Amino acid sequence: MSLHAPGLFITFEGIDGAGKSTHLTTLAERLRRHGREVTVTREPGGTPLAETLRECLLHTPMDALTEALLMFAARRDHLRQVIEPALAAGQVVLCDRFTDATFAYQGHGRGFDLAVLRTLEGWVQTMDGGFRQPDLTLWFDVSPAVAASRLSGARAPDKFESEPRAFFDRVAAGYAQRAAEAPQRFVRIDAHVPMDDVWQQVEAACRQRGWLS
Ligand SMILES: Nc1ncnc2c1ncn2[C@@H]1O[C@H](COP(=O)(O)OP(=O)(O)OP(=O)(O)O)[C@@H](O)[C@H]1O
Ligand SMILES: Cc1cn([C@H]2C[C@H](O)[C@@H](COP(=O)(O)O)O2)c(=O)[nH]c1=O
Repeated sequence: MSLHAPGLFITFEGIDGAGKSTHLTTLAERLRRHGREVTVTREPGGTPLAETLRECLLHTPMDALTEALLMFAARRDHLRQVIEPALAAGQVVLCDRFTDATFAYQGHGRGFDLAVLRTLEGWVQTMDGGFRQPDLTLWFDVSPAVAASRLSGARAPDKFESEPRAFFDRVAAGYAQRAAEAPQRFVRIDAHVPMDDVWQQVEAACRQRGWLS
């Protein structure tokens, strides 16, 4: 069963450097101009507790199970403190990464058991009376080589960004698999093209759903 709320839950996914944050900011501006109240948030993070966990997750070595459990612990707090209240108030929630990232990074990137992740997903996203999933997931699909070239020199790489190219090949394949499993929720955005062309695709996905005119 899925949960219905008056708001909209839109997630942004893709490997590091795909262009998610850039277009999330643009979409937030456009939706606000369109009269919507928008909450912009991110994972791991979005609450004081989850931001504390983010610091550990991005900078402290740990095994894959610990990493997956901390990702989901941060997510549970984020859902309860931020996402659900905003959706209940009729807001649009734009979230930079959500559970698809755990399947892509911990599942495919690290090789952690996907069945365990599915169990954790079921526990963590079960809220009062239903199962919370995004209404739309914009998947910014870009090759690891292009993504790396966009990030190079931009900032000191964190634990994930320091992984080798083969890790990101697996993560990218993980996103493709998640998208194939939920075609009604995912929209693939070709993120290789110039920013304006990427934005056109994001805008089209929202227009098709009547969320922008
Ligand atoms: N389509 C594009 N063409 C060229 N450069 C781009 C494009 N989209 C984003 N960029 C640039 O690439 C860099 C990374 O973009 P951005 O921070 O939006 O990616 P991200 O997916 O949010 O990355 P991360 O997950 O690491 O935070 C930025 O410097 C941004 O200006
Ligand atoms: C939610 C989530 C995130 N990650 C990784 C992916 C990124 O490398 C970092 C977050 O950094 P960003 O600059 O905010 O994109 O965390 C992950 O491995 N698993 C997850 O569930």
